[in-house]
Amino acid sequence: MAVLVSGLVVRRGGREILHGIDCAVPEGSVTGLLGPSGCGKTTLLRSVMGLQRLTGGTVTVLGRPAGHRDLRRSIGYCPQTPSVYLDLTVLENIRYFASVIGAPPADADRVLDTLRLGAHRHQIVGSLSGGQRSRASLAVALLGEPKLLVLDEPTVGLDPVLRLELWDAFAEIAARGTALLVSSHVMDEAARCHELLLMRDGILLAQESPDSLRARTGTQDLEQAFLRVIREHEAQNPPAGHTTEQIPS
Ligand SMILES: Nc1ncnc2c1ncn2[C@@H]1O[C@H](COP(=O)(O)OP(=O)(O)OP(=O)(O)O)[C@@H](O)[C@H]1O
Repeated sequence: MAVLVSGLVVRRGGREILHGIDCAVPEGSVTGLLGPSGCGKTTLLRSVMGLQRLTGGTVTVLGRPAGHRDLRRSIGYCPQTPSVYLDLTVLENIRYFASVIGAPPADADRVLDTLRLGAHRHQIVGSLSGGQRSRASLAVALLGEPKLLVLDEPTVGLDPVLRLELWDAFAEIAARGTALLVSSHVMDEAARCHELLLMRDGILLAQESPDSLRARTGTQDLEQAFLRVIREHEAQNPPAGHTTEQIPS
């Protein structure tokens, strides 16, 4: 397993955000982290990256504790806010980050190609569209062919064609052996994943493949399947002192 999370509890701002998460991210596949806004996806990804103080539990990444300095060159991370220099061109950014992690110079062309950014290589990042800027950030995360790629909502703000292209690129990257952990709140992207982590309110409701989720919930529609998993969970764990929230069928 590329990532193993066990009993993860995280508090932020005096509030418990993750309530004891157990999950795993297999190598050479795309694992989708799905759940509504505010359910704790970014907090879980930050924990995998070693950027989050853990209140309890463990996070093991490529056999080492999350955040270990040996992991720096083996993991690519793309946070929600593009993390590239606005006053440099796309190529200058890529060359700079390639030198920081010791990636070979030829890697620049590979990542520009993967993200269809060749035509913009000499454009200042500050003048790119939002979607292009996200892709520039993603290109940096792909440098050095990391063993694990952690991507926080990478397709937000992208048009449907680019979204499809990006998911094709994720499949290609996984086929070369990289583990991808990709968060999204768009259920139609779930179908492109090999494995799904379904989250709600800081709890992991399920980890399984899209096919297994469809079979178990008796629906082909993954959005409906997710709603059925939520209903099932709520039926088994009614909130103390509250009536069960009505989830539309
Ligand atoms: N620094 C912080 N201090 C206190 N609470 C925080 C902090 N950062 C996030 N939170 C809270 O933690 C919860 C989970 O946030 P998180 O960003 O992990 O969710 P998310 O699922 O990634 O949401 P989104 O899809 O909107 O990005 C939210 O209720 C949020 O308000």
